[in-house]
Amino acid sequence: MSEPHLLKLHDVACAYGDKAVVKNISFNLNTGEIGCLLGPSGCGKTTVLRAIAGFETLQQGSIHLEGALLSRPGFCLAPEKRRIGMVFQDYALFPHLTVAGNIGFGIRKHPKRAQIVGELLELVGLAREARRHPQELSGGQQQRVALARALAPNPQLLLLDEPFSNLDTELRRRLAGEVRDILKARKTAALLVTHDQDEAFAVSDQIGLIYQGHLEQWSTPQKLWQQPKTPFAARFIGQGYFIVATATGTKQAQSELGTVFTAQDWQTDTKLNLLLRPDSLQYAPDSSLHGELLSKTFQGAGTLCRFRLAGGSLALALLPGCFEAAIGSTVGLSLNSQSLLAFPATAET
Ligand SMILES: Nc1ncnc2c1ncn2[C@@H]1O[C@H](COP(=O)(O)OP(=O)(O)OP(=O)(O)O)[C@@H](O)[C@H]1O
Repeated sequence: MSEPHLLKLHDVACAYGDKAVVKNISFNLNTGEIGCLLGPSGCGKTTVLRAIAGFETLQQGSIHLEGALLSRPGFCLAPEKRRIGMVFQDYALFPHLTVAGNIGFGIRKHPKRAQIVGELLELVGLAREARRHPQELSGGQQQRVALARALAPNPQLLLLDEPFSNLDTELRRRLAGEVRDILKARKTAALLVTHDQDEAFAVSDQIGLIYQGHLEQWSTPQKLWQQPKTPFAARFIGQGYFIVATATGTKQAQSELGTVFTAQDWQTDTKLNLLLRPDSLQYAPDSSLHGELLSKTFQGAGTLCRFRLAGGSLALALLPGCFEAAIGSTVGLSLNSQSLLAFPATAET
């Protein structure tokens, strides 16, 4: 028999006053899994997290943890009774307490407090900083204290709200990997909120993409990349651009890139939008397909170039090395992909 889900959201809706903010949010998280709510600013990610923590009430739907009801309209179990830990964006550490004091704060009466604090200090790599105060630590170290403090009461689920947003890019990347390792070592399930796709991909087993208060897709990072369900998901994940095309036969379409293959079958003459990602195009000096180079950004391992294609569409291409062509020059390009993802052309794309 399959294990029951740890966290289950069914048809959740929340509002501030009469302003509906999130609607029809349904997803499940399994024991030990790391989930992530990803989406642009203001889409409702934090509201969903706060509803799970018990800080927002539900207009509709239900939230269960290990089969027990936490929230439904008219019922909201108090946050402190939920066995859910929370790590805030600004860490919210107690400045007058040492690192060890902060970590042990939530388990003051626990008989094994010293042992648990010691284990967590080791786990987050701060054993030597145990007697220091938060203001004597770097941002990354403070974040690790906040994580250890949230883990100390052994919550069933940990919620992290933009946990790395106050850190510089390099540290974010490193800490995201470290946090994943720590959560996996403890087999603690977690749900984090971010608007940063790299962070979501680095940490998560499942990603929920939210747009304008709706859950567009809940799936693994791989599936979100390979099979985005909606045009928004396709564009948001991986810097996608669309070009128009018309289906001409089995998995074939005609576009300004010539005849292309599509991943799905379409009825002949269906108007399509084809997804081009930066890895869909490659430099091909002898190709009959051209693009005007509009801008370029050197990214170390490659150069991200923005082109206007012959038919007027825009596209990005990540070209290897330091791409030397001048802005405004015409560059030969060819398709890198065996087949392109396509969506029926609608107002939405
Ligand atoms: N306390 C509140 N009262 C009224 N409106 C609110 C309140 N909190 C958030 N909102 C509004 O609800 C919407 C969703 O906010 P929320 O904080 O959930 O989004 P978010 O996706 O987490 O955004 P960000 O990434 O910028 O933090 C926004 O339009 C926001 O202005």
